[in-house]
Amino acid sequence: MCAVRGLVKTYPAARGRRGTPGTEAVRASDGIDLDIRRGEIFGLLGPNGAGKSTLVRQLTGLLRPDAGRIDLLGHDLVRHPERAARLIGYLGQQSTALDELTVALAAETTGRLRGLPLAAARAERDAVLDELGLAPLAGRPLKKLSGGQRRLACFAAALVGERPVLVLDEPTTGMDPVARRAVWAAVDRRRAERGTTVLLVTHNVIEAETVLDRVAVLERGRIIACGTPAGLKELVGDEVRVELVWRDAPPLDVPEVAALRASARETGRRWSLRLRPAEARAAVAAVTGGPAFAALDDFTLATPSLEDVYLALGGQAEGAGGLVKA
Ligand SMILES: Nc1ncnc2c1ncn2[C@@H]1O[C@H](COP(=O)(O)OP(=O)(O)OP(=O)(O)O)[C@@H](O)[C@H]1O
Repeated sequence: MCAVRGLVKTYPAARGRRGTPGTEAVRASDGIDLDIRRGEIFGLLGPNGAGKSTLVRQLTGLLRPDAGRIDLLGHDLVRHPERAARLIGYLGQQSTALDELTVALAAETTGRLRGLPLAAARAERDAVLDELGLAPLAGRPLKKLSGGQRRLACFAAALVGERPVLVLDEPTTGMDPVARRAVWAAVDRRRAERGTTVLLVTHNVIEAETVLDRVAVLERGRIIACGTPAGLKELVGDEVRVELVWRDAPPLDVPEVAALRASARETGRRWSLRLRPAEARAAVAAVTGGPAFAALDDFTLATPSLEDVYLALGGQAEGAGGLVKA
């Protein structure tokens, strides 16, 4: 369905001007191989600057790779980047030329640009705006909407004039929970009813976990892991996640607590630890049985999430090629 082979893209170095320092060349795609199957929701995860948007812009024909192949539904998109527009509904990170239009006209215009006759474009427009709860905002120009509303309107436009592939770069940025749910439901419905293939770029690992069939983790232009969410979770083994929330400062005078700190990720009063089951039991016994208990506000034990995988892989990007799973 979509095969990427040996994709390389380097942004050239820029010389500094008027006292500002120059920038070094960045190899934003560093030999990427990827296969996306028909009808799956495929997630692309990775930290800021990992090269997700660069990869997506090459897949959508907006950026020319230095080397490598991209085949989408039998089309060679490196040789014929203009064909991408006929195959892919793309929601990029930046807002678009649609900003001057009303929500309704943005959706209708997208449908017309994609070759729908007027009546069909209007019918699809109305259906999509209803589906996403945007009908009350239909007459409002995009530039007069809030950030989350505008994003939802751009998503709506991307759905009109159906394409076999949807590429969504951080679609839910800035959206409230109701809008987010509407986006995931719309994505899921298109996959279930029309077999649409979806490539989803996201930072929001927890949110994405529920909708993704497979995931690739990108770092510094390379894919360091690829598999189903369940398969990737096996990579962090049988580790258990322990979350401790302290009422105030952690009681570091308790030796067991002081010892745990070394392996804890601290966020304010919260400590997150990934431990072997026996270690987790010992940690919970130590903090709930002894003098530390008075200082404890809350604790949870959980099996690893995709976020744990992401964090675990992120820390060992160098030479982690062996982690790639089919
Ligand atoms: N036009 C450009 N010119 C030079 N360097 C660029 C350009 N666009 C991106 N880069 C660099 O290429 C690397 C990959 O950037 P990219 O935008 O693809 O990352 P990303 O994974 O999408 O990040 P984010 O999650 O922040 O959107 C980064 O180091 C970035 O600084």
